[in-house]
Amino acid sequence: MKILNVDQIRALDQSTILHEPIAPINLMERAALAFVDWFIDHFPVTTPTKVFCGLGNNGGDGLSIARLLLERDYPVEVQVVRYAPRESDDFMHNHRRLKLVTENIKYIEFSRDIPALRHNEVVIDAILGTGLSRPTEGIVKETIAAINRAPASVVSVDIASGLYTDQPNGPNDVIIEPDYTVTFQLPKLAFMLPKNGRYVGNWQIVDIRLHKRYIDLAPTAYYFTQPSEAKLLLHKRDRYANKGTFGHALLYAGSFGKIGAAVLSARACLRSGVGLLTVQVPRCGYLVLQTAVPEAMCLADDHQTLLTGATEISSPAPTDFTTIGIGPGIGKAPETLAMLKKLLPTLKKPIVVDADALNLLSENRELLDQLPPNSILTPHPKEFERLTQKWDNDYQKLDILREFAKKYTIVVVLKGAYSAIATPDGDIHFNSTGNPGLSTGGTGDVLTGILTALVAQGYDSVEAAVLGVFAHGLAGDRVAEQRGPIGMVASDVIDALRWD
Ligand SMILES: NC(=O)C1=CN([C@@H]2O[C@H](COP(=O)(O)OP(=O)(O)OC[C@H]3O[C@@H](n4cnc5c(N)ncnc54)[C@H](OP(=O)(O)O)[C@@H]3O)[C@@H](O)[C@H]2O)[C@@H](O)CC1
Ligand SMILES: Nc1ncnc2c1ncn2[C@@H]1O[C@H](COP(=O)(O)OP(=O)(O)O)[C@@H](O)[C@H]1O
Ligand SMILES: [K+]
Repeated sequence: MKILNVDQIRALDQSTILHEPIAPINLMERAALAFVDWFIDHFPVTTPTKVFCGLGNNGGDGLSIARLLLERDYPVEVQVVRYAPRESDDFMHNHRRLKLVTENIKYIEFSRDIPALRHNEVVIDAILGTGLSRPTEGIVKETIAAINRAPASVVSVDIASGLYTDQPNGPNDVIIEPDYTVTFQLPKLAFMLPKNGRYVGNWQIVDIRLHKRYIDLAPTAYYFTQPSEAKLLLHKRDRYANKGTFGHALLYAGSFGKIGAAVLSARACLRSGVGLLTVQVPRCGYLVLQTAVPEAMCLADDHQTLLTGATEISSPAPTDFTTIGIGPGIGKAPETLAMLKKLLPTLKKPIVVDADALNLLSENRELLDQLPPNSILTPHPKEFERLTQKWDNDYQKLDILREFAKKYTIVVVLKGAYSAIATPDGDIHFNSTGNPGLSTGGTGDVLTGILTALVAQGYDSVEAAVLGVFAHGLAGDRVAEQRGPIGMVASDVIDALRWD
């Protein structure tokens, strides 16, 4: 699913009006109805509801929502924040229609007009939408601050009032902190960014049938992975396949005290459909790995506690494997750096690089040029900062991410809520699955195993990253559903993986 910018959203609105065709006021009514359908599913008809409206089209939506809820017998009170002398045409139209239904419309011009809010009430926030053009101030700012202080639940219409759709807010901006955002048709870029979490709440999309062809043709660099899109990426298995069909992966993982990382990524790799798996671990990990993961072959490194790449027994050269995953638990010993330095120039096919292998790259940035094209790097934000630079805000972080992926012709999975996957072409795919239960040691190692397995099976690197990150998050969601997010451990995520 595409993520469009504010100008495109506005043009999409116009394109729908022109091509359907539909009168703007009827499109607003459709949006309000979609919101109301959602609202009815979430709040009973007895819920005291205060609708706060601005004077633009977001406010117009609010007025229409208020009328539709009144018609459905919700106890609704309308508060219009009168911050400017002019209202939008559709606001005025809906204002007239609302006045036919209720007398109960109040106007907020001064602080004393802001109503008290109780904990059993629900606030519908329709003050400002995607038309936000400057920080909130005056009575708008005061009203927003009062709503944020109140114990009432808050549902924002389209986007929280005061939050920019696709540009950074200032540190002192006053923005609604909703429990829910019900947004129209498409996700907004602002929802993907960690710093905006409290200004988004639990967000949901409602379909208002905007012009599909416009969306299909609109250029964008931002995507949000839908379940149907992930499913389309999945390769079908040939009835006559054999294990050679699905690649032979080599994992370099583990060091003394971190053999668990090797076990987790190996198990995840096997559970993600790799044909054959060899894991190279320091000698101290040999018995552990052979016992914990009998399906994998194990190469014991010559070194007792860390990886050097050298093995006593003869084995295929690293270049003979379909792909390599490197990093989980390997540490940053000089011998391991030497291994990486020797290994990288020999490789031609994409590999998967994680954890301490990334930290070694950060400390030896000249090695980045040696990464095989289309390799996948999976940093969490701290690792990414070490690889690149500090950023002032999440939008700048996305720019740095995009430039980094383009510069080195690699795929970068910046992990976290809504993991951002940057492609060598400059696109960014945000993942839609996962939950805070995944914030537990070892889930990143699991992801490395998954991605290594997909690359070994012949998935293109971008598809491997989009599908693998989606499946990893979905497995986490299954675990959270069954046992709650708090007790989740990385092994649960492996057990919950499904590829259908
Ligand atoms: N697109 C779609 O598909 C559909 C969109 N729909 C709805 O339309 C909404 C967008 O409506 P919108 O463009 O009228 O913008 P909105 O945010 O209501 O207000 C803009 C007004 O506020 C002003 N203003 C700006 N910043 C301000 C500030 N800080 N403090 C005070 N004022 C400020 C601004 O002033 P100006 O910048 O012009 O000076 C302008 O007058 C969208 O979110 C959705 O709810 C649906 O109905 C149908 C389908
Ligand atoms: N709040 C969250 N929502 C969704 N996914 C999350 C969240 N927190 C963490 N994750 C996921 O969990 C994984 C954590 O990886 P990482 O930080 O490398 O952990 P570790 O190194 O301990 O294995 C990543 O895939 C990340 O996207
Ligand atoms: K709003």
